[in-house]
Amino acid sequence: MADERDAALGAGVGDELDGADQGGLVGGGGANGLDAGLGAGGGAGGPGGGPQEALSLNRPRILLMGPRQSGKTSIQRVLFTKMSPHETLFLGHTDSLSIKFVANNPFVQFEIWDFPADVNLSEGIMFADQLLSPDLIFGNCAALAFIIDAQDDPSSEALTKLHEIVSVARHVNPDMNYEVFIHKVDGDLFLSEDHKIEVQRDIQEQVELELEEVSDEEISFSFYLTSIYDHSIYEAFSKVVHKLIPQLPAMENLLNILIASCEIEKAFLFDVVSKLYIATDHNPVDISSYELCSDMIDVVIDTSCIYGMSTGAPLNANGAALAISASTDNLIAAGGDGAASEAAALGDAAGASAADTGVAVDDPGEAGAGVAAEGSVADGDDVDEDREQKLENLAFDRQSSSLIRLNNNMILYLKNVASYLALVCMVRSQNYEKQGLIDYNVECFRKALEELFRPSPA
Ligand SMILES: Nc1nc2c(ncn2[C@@H]2O[C@H](COP(=O)(O)OP(=O)(O)OP(=O)(O)O)[C@@H](O)[C@H]2O)c(=O)[nH]1
Repeated sequence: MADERDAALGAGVGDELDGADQGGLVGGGGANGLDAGLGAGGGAGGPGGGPQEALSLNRPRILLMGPRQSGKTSIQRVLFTKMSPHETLFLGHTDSLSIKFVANNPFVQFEIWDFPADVNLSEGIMFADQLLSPDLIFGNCAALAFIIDAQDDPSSEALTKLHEIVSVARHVNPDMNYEVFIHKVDGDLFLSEDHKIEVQRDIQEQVELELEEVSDEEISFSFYLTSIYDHSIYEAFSKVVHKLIPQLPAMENLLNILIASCEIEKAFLFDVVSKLYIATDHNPVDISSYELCSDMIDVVIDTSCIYGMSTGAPLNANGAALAISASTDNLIAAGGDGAASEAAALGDAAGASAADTGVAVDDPGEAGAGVAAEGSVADGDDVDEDREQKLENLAFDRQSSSLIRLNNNMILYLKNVASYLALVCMVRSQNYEKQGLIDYNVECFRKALEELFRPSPA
């Protein structure tokens, strides 16, 4: 089931454009002349993406750079194609620029550019028979994620590379954010948190020292400890994506108002497909709360994959299609008090198949309309019919909602608030007594969000 769900989700992310095997870039008429359309075989896939959309150099983009084997492609594949971390062991070397357009919903759309390790930036890089100069690469770039392999011996190669990149990029785009992922902090080498922090401090010092002379002005660096084997890569990448969303402060404000008016402990707005959170309230993000809320999406989608029906679904007694609202009420797992036990409890629930965990589905009669995936997947070389079919069957729509009661007096509340965007909250049971109030406020939140992203009239 998990595989099926993952395949479905993977198909929804967007198409991958590989400079090596795509048709030529056709010059386009972007606002500043930088737009380029894909000649053939491209297309922005994913929910919300239209068919045969152009590859636009005006879209926000995140560049993935770093030394060989540092984990660049693995990060892209795990986050945006739902590749399982273990499968990344079989990835080959990246020898040409590959671009993925991520368009899971209309609110968060960007490109991921995965560079080969040995790119010579001052000369530019070939993509689909066209030379992309540093101006084109960095010009509209929102963030550069530089990946350092923490399991590799501290990396003079990585530092030299970073130095080279920053020297070129500074001239083109002084406002760019540099995100350093201290990656692969997993396994026996990184059992203790203290060791991780020590490694981070070490690398941070080395980076600052290395780049002292590049610019007189301060360069903005953020450092993250990441691994594809846990949630850390999701959390880190979420923070990078936040920098691409101009409406972020307004969304945070809305979430702050929501949690204050409903006495909610923590609220996340998740992109359901990638499981990146695109906004949260002002309370600090505790990784175990994040894991719980993120795992809840898995539970809901797994349940939806089992019980959700698309067109042609069997009919219930009233003649309505059996639809999934995946209301997973009263899911109680073992554990004691506190966040750790919550994590353990839901970890079990999410790890096992949903059918094993006592997930109950709402009365289908109440669940509303049948399930249909919103948006469509554009044709692409790597998206076969089977995967498209699975995406259509992905049961997450306006009706999707779920409630999970934990045995430590906490409730997890999930509600779809826009196309492939879910609000996931943690609420104390005693504060959930006025359920109607929460539902009402969440509906207000949904409407405000809709307003926020409504294109302003010309
Ligand atoms: N332990 C561990 N291994 C990882 C992690 N991320 C990636 N790897 C492994 O690192 C190896 C290299 O990963 P790639 O994604 O191919 O690295 P790359 O930077 O794209 O490599 P090039 O294309 O050669 O530049 C693979 O064997 C991955 O399985 C991680 O978080 N932890």
